[in-house]
Amino acid sequence: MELSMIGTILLDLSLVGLVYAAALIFYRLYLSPLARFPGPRLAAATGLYEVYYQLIKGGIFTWQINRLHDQYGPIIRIKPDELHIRDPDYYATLYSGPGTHRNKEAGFSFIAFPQSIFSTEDHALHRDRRRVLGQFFKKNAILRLEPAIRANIALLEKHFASLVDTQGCLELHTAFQCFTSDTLSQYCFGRQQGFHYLEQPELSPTWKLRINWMFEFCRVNRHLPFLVVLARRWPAMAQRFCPPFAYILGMEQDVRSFVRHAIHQHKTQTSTVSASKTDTTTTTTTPNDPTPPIYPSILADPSVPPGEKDSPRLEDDAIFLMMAGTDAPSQALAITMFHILHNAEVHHRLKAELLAHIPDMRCIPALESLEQLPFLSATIKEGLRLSSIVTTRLPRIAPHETLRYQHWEIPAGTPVSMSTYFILRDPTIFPDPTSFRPDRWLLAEEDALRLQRYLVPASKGTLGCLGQNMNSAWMHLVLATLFRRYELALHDTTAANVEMTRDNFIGQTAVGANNVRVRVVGVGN
Ligand code: HEM
Repeated sequence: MELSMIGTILLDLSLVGLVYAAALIFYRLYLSPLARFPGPRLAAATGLYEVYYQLIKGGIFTWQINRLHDQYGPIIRIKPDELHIRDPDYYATLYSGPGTHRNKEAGFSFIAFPQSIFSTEDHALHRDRRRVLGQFFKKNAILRLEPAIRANIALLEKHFASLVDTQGCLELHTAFQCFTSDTLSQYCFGRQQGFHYLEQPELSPTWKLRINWMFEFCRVNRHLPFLVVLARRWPAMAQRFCPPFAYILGMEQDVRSFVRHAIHQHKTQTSTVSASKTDTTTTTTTPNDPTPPIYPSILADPSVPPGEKDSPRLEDDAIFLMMAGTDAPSQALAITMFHILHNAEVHHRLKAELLAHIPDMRCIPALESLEQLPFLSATIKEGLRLSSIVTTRLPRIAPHETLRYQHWEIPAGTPVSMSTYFILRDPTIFPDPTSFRPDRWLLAEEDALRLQRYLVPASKGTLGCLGQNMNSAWMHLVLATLFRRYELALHDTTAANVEMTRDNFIGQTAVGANNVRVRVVGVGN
C-alpha cells in the first residue's frame, strides 16, 4: 500500500473519531437524561475529569467531589453517567436493605478478582454468595471464634511485652496487619494453614507492604484496566518495570495456594471417605469443630453448587476477603490507638474504666462483657468514625426504580453514589468533626440510636460490609488487652501520620506516612 493511501486512511479514521467524540459530548451535555443535573460541564462531558484527579493529582477526586457539592448543591453529576449525593439522610434510601433491588457498578468492582463476592454484580448471585459467606461472620460465629482471636492477641502481645522499658518502638499498622492477616487466614483455611506472621521473632512488614501496594494499584487499575491484563500475562516483565508488583503477586500466590490446598484436601477426604467410611484422619474440618474454617466448610457444603466451588472462583473470593478483612480493620485499630494516645483525657478515662472493670489484668473478660463497657465502646465508635477508612464513593444502581431526591427524579439504571467519608465528618451531625470525642456517643438510648444511623464507615444494606462483627470483636479485645496491660506512648508520630490525603479506594496518608509508632513505657497493675 502506498504511503499516501495509508495517510488518507489515517486521516479519515481521525475525522470519524473526532466527529464521534463531538457527537458523544453533544449528547452528554444536551440530550442525556442526566443533562439537567447540576455539576461542572467538563465532568458531564468526559470521564477524564475523574481520571485527572485520580491519576494526575494522585487520588483526590473524593475531596474534589466535596468541593463541587459546596458549589453546586447536594446532588451533582460527577461523570457523564453518574450522580453523587451529599445528604446523610438519603444514605438509607440508596444503600437499602432487603426488599429493594440495588446493583453494584462494574467500574467499582476489583477488576482483577471478578469472581469474588465484592465483584458480583448480579443481584441474585450476589445474594446466594452472601448467604454462604455471611454465615461465618454472624455474631454467634464470631463468639465461637473468640478463643482463636485471643490466642493471636497473646502472640501479638509478646511483641509489646518484649519492648517494656526499652527504647524500642513498634509500628502499629505493621503489628495489626500481622494480627488480622494471621487471624483471618487461619479462619479461612484452618489454623495449621494460613499465615503465621505473629510467630516470627520480629513483626514482619510483608502483609502491610503487600496490601498497601495492592490498593495503590487499585487506583490505577480502575482507570487503566489493561495494565492488569498485561501484568498477569507477563509477570516477570511487570516486576522488572514495576518492582512493587512483586508484592501483589506474592500475596495472590500465597492465597491461591491456600485455596488449592483446601481443594486438594477436600478431594482426598472425599475419596478416603468413600473408600473407607471410618477413616477420616485427613479431614480439614471435623464435625465437632466449633469454628470450622471457611473455605473447607464451603467445599464440604452440599447445598453450595459445584460451580461455586471451583478453584478460580474461590481464589478470587479469598483474595478479596483477605484484602477487605485485613487492611481496613488494622488501619482502624492503629488510627484509633493514635487518637487515644494523642488525647490525654481520653487515654486516662479509658484506662480508668478498664481498671475498674478488670481488677486482675491477667483475666480479660469475655467479649460480650467488654461490649458493655460504655467508654470503651464509645471510643471504638469514635475511632471508626474519625478513621473513616473507606474514602471511595460506592455507586449503587436501582435497575427498575426511579429514585427520588428532593424534586429530582433519577432515571432507573443510573449509577448514584455517596461518600461515607463526608457523612462521618458532617459538622451538622458530628459537631467539631475532626476532634476525637468519644463523649459524643455517650447519650440516652434514643439519641444514641439516632446518631448511630450515621455511623456508616462500612456502608449499609444488602451489599454492605460482611465483617463488622469480626471487626468489633477485634477492636474490643485488642484495645482492652493492650490498654489494660501496658502503658503506651506515641513515639515520633503526629496527626500527619493518620491523615487521609489520597483515595486508593481505602484512604491513604501521604506516601510513606502511614506509620504509628508506640513505645511501651510500662506494664499495668
Ligand atoms: C474497619 C473495618 C472495616 C471497614 C471500614 C469495612 C468497610 C467495607 C466497605 C465500605 C465495604 C463495601 C460495601 C459496599 O459495597 O457497600 C466492605 C465490604 C466487605 N467487607 Fe468490610 N470493612 C471492614 C472490615 C471487614 C472485615 C473485618 C471483614 C472480614 C473479615 C470484611 C469483609 C468484607 C466483605 C466480605 C465485603 C464484601 C461484601 C459484599 O460485597 O457483599 N470487612 N467493607
